[in-house]
Amino acid sequence: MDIKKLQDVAVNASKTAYVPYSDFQVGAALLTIDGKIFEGCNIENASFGLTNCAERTAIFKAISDGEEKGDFVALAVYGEKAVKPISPCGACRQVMAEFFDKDLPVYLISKHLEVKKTTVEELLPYQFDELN
Ligand SMILES: O=c1ccn([C@H]2C[C@H](O)[C@@H](CO)O2)c(=O)[nH]1
Ligand SMILES: [Zn+2]
Repeated sequence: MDIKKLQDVAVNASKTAYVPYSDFQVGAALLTIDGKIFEGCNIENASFGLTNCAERTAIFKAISDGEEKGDFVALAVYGEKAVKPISPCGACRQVMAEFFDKDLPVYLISKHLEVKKTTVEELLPYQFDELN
């Protein structure tokens, strides 16, 4: 899969973000081994801590739809107002670590479509995992 396609889906996914507090739209596109793409946007809340980021929305939609740990091959995240490639929060890094292989490519994308390619392992080194 072309990263450009995944980027386009992430940009499009940001458009449904619910962001009355930050006005910072984020979109995520999660590619599975079968070629399906799950989209996610950030969904904020008056109680700020309840906000769900775009990355977790996409991951939870995929798991809820029957995808399993290890079924994922790439993630793209786009920040509509991100001056530099967007950087996932700690909660999202931990959720990525739960479901993604350590070397899964994560493409972080700025508003100007600057792309930084990283991995789950780079985003969350020395991760907590009680199963291992
Ligand atoms: O990687 C990120 C970083 C931030 N946000 C959201 C959380 C909040 O709604 C807004 C501002 O932080 O952007 C995401 O969805 N993903
Ligand atoms: Zn997050």
